[in-house]
Amino acid sequence: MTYDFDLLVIGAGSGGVRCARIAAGHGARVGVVESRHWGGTCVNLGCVPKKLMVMASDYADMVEDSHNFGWSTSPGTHDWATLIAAKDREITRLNGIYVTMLEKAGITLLTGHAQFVDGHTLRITPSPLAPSEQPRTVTAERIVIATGSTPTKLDIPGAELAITSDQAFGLPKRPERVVMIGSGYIGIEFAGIFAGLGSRVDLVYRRDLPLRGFDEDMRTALADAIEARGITQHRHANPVSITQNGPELVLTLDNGQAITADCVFMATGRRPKIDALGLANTSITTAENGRIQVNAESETTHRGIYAIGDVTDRINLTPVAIAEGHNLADRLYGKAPPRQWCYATTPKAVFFSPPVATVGLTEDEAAQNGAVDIYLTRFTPMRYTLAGRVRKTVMKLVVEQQSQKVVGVHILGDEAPEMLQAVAIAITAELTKADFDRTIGIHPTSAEELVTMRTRTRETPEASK
Ligand SMILES: Cc1cc2nc3c(=O)[nH]c(=O)nc-3n(C[C@H](O)[C@H](O)[C@H](O)COP(=O)(O)OP(=O)(O)OC[C@H]3O[C@@H](n4cnc5c(N)ncnc54)[C@H](O)[C@@H]3O)c2cc1C
Ligand SMILES: NC(=O)c1ccc[n+]([C@@H]2O[C@H](COP(=O)([O-])OP(=O)(O)OC[C@H]3O[C@@H](n4cnc5c(N)ncnc54)[C@H](O)[C@@H]3O)[C@@H](O)[C@H]2O)c1
Repeated sequence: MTYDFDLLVIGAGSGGVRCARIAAGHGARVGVVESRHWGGTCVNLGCVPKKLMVMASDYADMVEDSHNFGWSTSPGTHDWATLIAAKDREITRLNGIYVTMLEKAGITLLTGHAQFVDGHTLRITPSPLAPSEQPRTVTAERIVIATGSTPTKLDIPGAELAITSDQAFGLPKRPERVVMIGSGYIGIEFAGIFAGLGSRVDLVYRRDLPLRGFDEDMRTALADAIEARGITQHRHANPVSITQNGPELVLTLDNGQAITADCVFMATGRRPKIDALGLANTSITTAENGRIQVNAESETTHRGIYAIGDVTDRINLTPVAIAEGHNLADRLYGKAPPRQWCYATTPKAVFFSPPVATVGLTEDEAAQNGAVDIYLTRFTPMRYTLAGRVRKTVMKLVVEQQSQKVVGVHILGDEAPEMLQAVAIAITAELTKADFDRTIGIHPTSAEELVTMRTRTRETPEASK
């Protein structure tokens, strides 16, 4: 049987684009189908526009802080429309780069919504990216599902009045009062963005601390930083309903409190995007939340069909989707051994101001394997001592006591993600506390604390199992 393509990739996001480019580089005949936006979530409705907005939200504090450095700057006003237009221009530029890059790699670009007809055939129908395109059918020897994920909303009365991150990037004006539901990545990042741009922000979450799953000391430090940024935290609170009251929205909580706002933002997680994908025409199985089940080789339960990135709900980050796509293409079409990554030491960052960044095990996770030594430092960075701003940096090393390997590093503070990228190499290489200690610092920086924490803060015994 001859197919139109060796490989068809559904979804031109982080994972799909990398997989297609590497496969084409190995000589495969590749097609990519995209229904909405070239570059996927990260470029259009995720990492990139989010980071630009975080940057925008930092300027007000910088202006204030400049005074003690001798500048006679005065606080200006922020124009939301200017920011959104500039951000949109940048994203349009990136969309163009993605298209050119794929075309230059010799990949066929197919616009429309893809749906399985059978294990080798896709039906492509008109979609927002190509509303007037004619439906067509294409075949391939192998197919990769890289369709990403989509925001979910809580099932409460009035949920339709709330926005998710998809809408947040294109609001016609900045809401003066925002209620953020959820204290995961998106909730924390957008609470910081709106607060920095001048909105009153109420952050509602279920537990006693934000960012479940992160190290407890970081969660505590983040809660303090959220307060220092002027955000009101409503802990142990569950939303019950949203009602429209004239131009305002009212969010009612299960503790009886009602919060009035101009915008209710639900940042309560995402689910794999398998809508109208025609999976029933294959033997692919899905698990909880609709995630496509794959083996360690990213192959689904249907031979010859693979899935990578958020749709598999493993580690839902852009660099991981890219790594999975690259590794898969190498394995399917490469001649040399495939490029491998160490997923266990995937560094993570939450771009609040100040950001949190982390790699390896939390203290609690590490203590499951044996006793750990903890090195913890809290200090005010040089910039803020002069500026007179309350903005602490917190750094923590988690060291396995027996081997003295540094198994976790956690930082809350300016430039934490930039520092952590390099530290992640040390953790992947399984370096010890002695290796950190014999490394000379860079002075004066915050990062030098990573190699100068000499005195153990505490010893944590092995957790009882
Ligand atoms: C607000 C936000 C901020 C984020 N910030 C970060 C960050 O700072 N750092 C980080 O590492 N990660 C971040 N992420 C996560 C990151 O965006 C995702 O992990 C990453 O985009 C996943 O890549 P993917 O290839 O799996 O899917 P996506 O990038 O989502 O790409 C999937 C593509 O498939 C297309 N598609 C879906 N179904 C079909 C179909 N049937 N036919 C044709 N095309 C289809 C979609 O239109 C989309 O373009 C963020 C996510 C969000 C929402
Ligand atoms: N900087 C980054 O790398 C970055 C940024 C944004 C998103 N992402 C990725 O996107 C994913 C999705 O982000 P997210 O923030 O939507 O998800 P998340 O899983 O990080 O956080 C979801 C939040 O919603 C809360 N929640 C869930 N169900 C709830 C309920 N029934 N009632 C009340 N609260 C509820 C959770 O407790 C949590 O606080 C992240 O997990 C991450 O993988 C990464």
